[in-house]
Amino acid sequence: MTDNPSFAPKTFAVIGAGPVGCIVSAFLEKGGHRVILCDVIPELLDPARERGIIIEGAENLTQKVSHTCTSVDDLPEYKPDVIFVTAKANALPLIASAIEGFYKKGLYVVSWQNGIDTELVLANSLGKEGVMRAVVNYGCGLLGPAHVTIPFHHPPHYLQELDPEAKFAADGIAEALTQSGLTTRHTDNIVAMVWRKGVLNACMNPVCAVTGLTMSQAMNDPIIFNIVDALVKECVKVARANEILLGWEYYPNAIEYMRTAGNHKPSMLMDIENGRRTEIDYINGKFVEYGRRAGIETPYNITLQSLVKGLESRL
Ligand SMILES: NC(=O)C1=CN([C@@H]2O[C@H](COP(=O)(O)OP(=O)(O)OC[C@H]3O[C@@H](n4cnc5c(N)ncnc54)[C@H](OP(=O)(O)O)[C@@H]3O)[C@@H](O)[C@H]2O)C=CC1
Ligand SMILES: CC(C)(CO)C(=O)C(=O)O
Repeated sequence: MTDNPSFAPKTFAVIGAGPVGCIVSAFLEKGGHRVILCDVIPELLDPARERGIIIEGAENLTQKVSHTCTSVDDLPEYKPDVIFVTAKANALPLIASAIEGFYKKGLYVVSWQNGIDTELVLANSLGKEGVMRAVVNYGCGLLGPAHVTIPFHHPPHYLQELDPEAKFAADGIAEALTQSGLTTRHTDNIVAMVWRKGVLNACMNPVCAVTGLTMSQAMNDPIIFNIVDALVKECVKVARANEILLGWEYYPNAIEYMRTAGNHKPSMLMDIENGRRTEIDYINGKFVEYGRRAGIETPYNITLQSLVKGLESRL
């Protein structure tokens, strides 16, 4: 006999039918769960339900999802056990307030996104009890609606609850993902992991968004590489000043990760190419904000943030 609660979620809602949400949806459904994929763009949803989500590259599978819907307000009728938020961070305040409309104890909401402090936006509306944060370790893009390319997949992914009382639920969600093929580990160190990924995003996403280069093109251009290198060093300084432990080998590992990512277009470049606003405030904007708090100057992050804002102002 054990008093430890366990959690075996069966029904998952996924908000955002971009490449990241399509991957989570396809794997979870293939793993025997019921998935409701939600997006404001209906054209992204029909093929996910009718033909199936196609994933090509480091992973290869085709999988239909059980249900789709075009509004977060429709989700309660499906009684999801868990909601994955896989939209851009800048969409979070609206999504959080929509979930707040039907949120109740026992529902878990996972920020399966990039960006620093995204989980706090959810917790601000929903409270800490049901909110979790993940770090996603794949790169992907859409070739067409529900048609995903995944040039690299470096599992495990990581997950942590904000409220220690909900650890059993985080374990259950990590287990559901893992047995579905998206190996995910529980961690007690999600903030440092979010920052580790955040530094990579702060270096690659705006540089590629501004230049139009893929990750490997940016890393192989000696002039652009100097900017990436200066950004990594500036972000590491901000992390240290805020007592975020990135780890001993962080710098060489970060450079290696970016060098070997291949011809991936970071999601921010895709946003600019598709005329959409970006997550810049949750990425470089956070290094500027945390730099200021700790008295660290962040000229590279400020410059990149301003350039991306300049691109957004043309929309
Ligand atoms: N692409 C990548 O390689 C990786 C991305 N990530 C992160 O994962 C997250 C998702 O990325 P990605 O899949 O590329 O994002 P996309 O922007 O391609 O997809 C998100 C989708 O969510 C939709 N959406 C926005 N608001 C809502 C809403 N209120 N209700 C329902 N749907 C909504 C968007 O519509 P609309 O466009 O109209 O806003 C869009 O179709 C981001 O944080 C990203 O940084 C993490 C790892 C890798
Ligand atoms: C580029 C990558 C894979 C890592 O920085 C990413 O997370 C994104 O495209 O947003």
